[in-house]
Amino acid sequence: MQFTLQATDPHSKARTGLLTTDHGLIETPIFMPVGTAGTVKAVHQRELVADVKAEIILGNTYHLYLRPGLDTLEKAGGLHRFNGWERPILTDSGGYQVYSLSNTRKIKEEGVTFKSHIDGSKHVFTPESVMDIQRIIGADIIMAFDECTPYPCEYGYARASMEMTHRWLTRCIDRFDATEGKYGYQQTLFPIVQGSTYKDLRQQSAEFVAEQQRDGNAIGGLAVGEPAEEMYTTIEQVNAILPSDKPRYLMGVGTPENILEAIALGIDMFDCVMPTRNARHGVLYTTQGIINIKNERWKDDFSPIDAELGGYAGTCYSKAYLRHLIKSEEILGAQIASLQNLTFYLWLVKEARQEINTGNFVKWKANMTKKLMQRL
Ligand SMILES: Nc1nc2c(CCc3ccccc3)c3nc[nH]c3cc2c(=O)[nH]1
Repeated sequence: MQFTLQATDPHSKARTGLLTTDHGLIETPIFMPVGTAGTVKAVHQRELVADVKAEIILGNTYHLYLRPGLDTLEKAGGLHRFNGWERPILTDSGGYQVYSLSNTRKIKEEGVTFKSHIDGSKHVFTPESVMDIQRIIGADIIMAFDECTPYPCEYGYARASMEMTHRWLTRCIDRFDATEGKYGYQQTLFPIVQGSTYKDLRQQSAEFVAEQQRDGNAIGGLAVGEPAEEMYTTIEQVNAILPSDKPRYLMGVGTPENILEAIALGIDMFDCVMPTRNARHGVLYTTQGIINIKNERWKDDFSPIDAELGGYAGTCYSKAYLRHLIKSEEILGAQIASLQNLTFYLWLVKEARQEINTGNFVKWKANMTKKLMQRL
């Protein structure tokens, strides 16, 4: 995998770049729609390409391992063949999902034992096993097996957790570098910086991760309930240590405002469940601001959802009709709202790329943030 820097903003740490994988190009900064169980919920692949103009989507090792399972995925020739997404895919390693989904998990040096949230069956994830699992899934970018340190937590716990994540990273690298891709194309492994919100631990973790000299690096342990200011301070500190010629992936972030702020701090890759999760509850991100479509005020508003954004989602139906669909819990409501939010998020990062390339990003960010975060 190759990362080429294009423009760097003279007034901030923002930069644009090109990430090349065996499944195609990714322009950065980029937003990566989350496709947990091998599908971006309520959105067709065709729409992801044609309307959202998504360049890379995410999958989840935890979910895919439990369902449809490795046997089916391997017989299909990997996730790209199984779900028909021929562009790049990134999978998370499963640690975070075990932490957030399975309430019966035990963390030991060897790995994490847990019970499936689907049928209660017992399983074990180790650094080695999740490397083997991600080899079978076949994502172009795979994540190291880490512990996403809960927030808040004591210094002692944060340090022990970080140190175990570092030992697990070494085991991941040994296993990954000792095995091959199964389907004839290259995969790459990104390590993840932890250390909670402790300055000295974040410094140690960023240095340890940078030393591994991998194709890209991720910042974990954020978007777990910490105040935005703490997130920004941590990003600034870690990005000063991570190599500038490799992509930086901020896991789980965030609102449009968080994303623009993190781009200014030098982040290149983002993922977040908010666009699709909020869509299903009727919270729409539009070029005019945030709309809660269930609100009475849209009952007889027959204007398009987002005329300025355009595209299918922005112009296909009226606000009144989408409000009706969401209130009636019609599947089409979730589909249209998800399409709108993802189209908006990809539009936002495309605009950011253009402003960085023209050196106008900081001014544009200030105006855009004010406009985007207003609730209509
Ligand atoms: N491995 C890992 N994942 C995280 C995610 C999931 C991102 C993800 C990747 C791919 C698919 C879905 C989700 C986080 N989401 C919010 N905060 C997060 C922190 C971490 C973290 O520290 N480590």
